[in-house]
Amino acid sequence: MASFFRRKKPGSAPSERRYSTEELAAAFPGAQQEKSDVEKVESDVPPARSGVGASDQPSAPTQPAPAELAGLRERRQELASAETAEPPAPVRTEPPVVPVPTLSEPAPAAPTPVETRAPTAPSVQPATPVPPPVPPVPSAPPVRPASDVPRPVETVATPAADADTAEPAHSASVAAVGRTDAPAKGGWRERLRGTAFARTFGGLFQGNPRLDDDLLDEIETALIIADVGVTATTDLVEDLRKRMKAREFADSSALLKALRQDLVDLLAPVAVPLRIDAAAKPFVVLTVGVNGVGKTTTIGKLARRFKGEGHSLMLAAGDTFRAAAVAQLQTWGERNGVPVIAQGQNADAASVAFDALQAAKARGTQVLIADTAGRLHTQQGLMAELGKIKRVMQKLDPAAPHEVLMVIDGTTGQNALSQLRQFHAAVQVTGLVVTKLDGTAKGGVVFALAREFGIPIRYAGIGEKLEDLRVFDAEAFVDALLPDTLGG
Ligand SMILES: Nc1nc2c(ncn2[C@@H]2O[C@H](COP(=O)(O)OP(=O)(O)OP(=O)(O)O)[C@@H](O)[C@H]2O)c(=O)[nH]1
Repeated sequence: MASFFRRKKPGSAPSERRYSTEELAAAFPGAQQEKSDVEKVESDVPPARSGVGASDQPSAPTQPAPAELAGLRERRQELASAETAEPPAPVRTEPPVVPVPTLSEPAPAAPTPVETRAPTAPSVQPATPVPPPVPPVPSAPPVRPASDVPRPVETVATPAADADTAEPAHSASVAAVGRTDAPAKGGWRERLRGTAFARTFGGLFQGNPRLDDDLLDEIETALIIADVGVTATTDLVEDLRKRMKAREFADSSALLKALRQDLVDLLAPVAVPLRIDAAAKPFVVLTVGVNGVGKTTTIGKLARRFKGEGHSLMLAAGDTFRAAAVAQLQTWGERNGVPVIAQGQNADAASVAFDALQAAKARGTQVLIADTAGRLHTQQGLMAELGKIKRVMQKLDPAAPHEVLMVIDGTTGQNALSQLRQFHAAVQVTGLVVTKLDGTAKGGVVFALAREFGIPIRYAGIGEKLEDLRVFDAEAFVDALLPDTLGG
């Protein structure tokens, strides 16, 4: 519309005639809109400046009257307000104020589009609000059923798998055991190479010595030093002498082979492995022995072995004299998922054994291994206590304990014989474990024990680690003691 004013009117002199607003209004009545355009044109013109030079501006003759201007301004304001006014408020697309309830959360007070979107949580979310994480409560030891235990047991090692749940957890337990199930480092020979027996015989037969009485004398000395015992040694050497005189041996090597066979023959009758009687539930193993021979360590080794064989297991911390023994057993049990029944230090060992047997029976445990405090075979009172433990167990199972396993330190020497004699008199030992046959152990006592008692030697301890317990093998043992030339 502004172009209208720039358009030349036909026949009119250019720029000579200026029209007043009134004239224009008369010429174009009702052209209110055009008035606004006029105003726009006016606004395009810089306003008259006050001050220097302002008076130089000629007053525009075409200026509308004040009243007119007021009307125009009014109209302009209307139009301006119409232009700048926000468009009509659209229909609100905001979500309704009423929040959409979610399954897991309370309705939000001030929903936002995000909050009011359809819940993205899985539809299986619990209908009840999820409580905030609760700090873990120290877990109480598993409560054994009242029927299980006749009286409160002070401490029960928290097993990774209770006997009641042993089967589902068994694979994990076995897996845990399996970590220590790495092949034993070295065989018998490697472990026993350092024994006095092995070293002596190794030196004796180096360089193919002459076959004569001197050699037999040296063999006799070596056997006695190795703690084979005088009687057993004499028997062995005199037999060899007779055969040598009978020219049975072509050379010293043949005599060595004959000695090897005699030693194996001596041990073979006692190399009887322990068999778990599946009908006995539980099969009770009572471990006995003097102080420090390795009973508790052996129990850990045995437990590992039995678990590996798939037996469910329970331990009774019957060494109530040495506090560390209880903790030692409990730690082992916790690590390997084996329940340990304990009553703490100075508790009655017979009571612990009774509790454990009752619990094992109730749970259908296959093997129960009971520890006892080490005691000198000369301490009559303590030896009598072993008998009491046995009798108390027999109240629950007349056949218990099914194995009285005496642990003997292989370094003990001939004293082991009197130990076994006393323990056997007190609790009728049915099996032996000879420990510490590795390193500096003499080892020869095994022959003496075998010859004098004929009690099965179930296992040999050839190291401190859990895997260092071997089923006693007569040939492997003898071959580990004798020189490599025998090819053992
Ligand atoms: N070298 C070697 N050490 C062993 C063997 N068996 C056990 N030991 C160690 O002998 C020490 C005594 O073992 P424990 O199991 O505590 O003996 P314990 O008979 O339970 O002792 P008490 O409770 O005092 O009667 C520990 O240092 C064991 O590591 C073995 O076969 N070889």
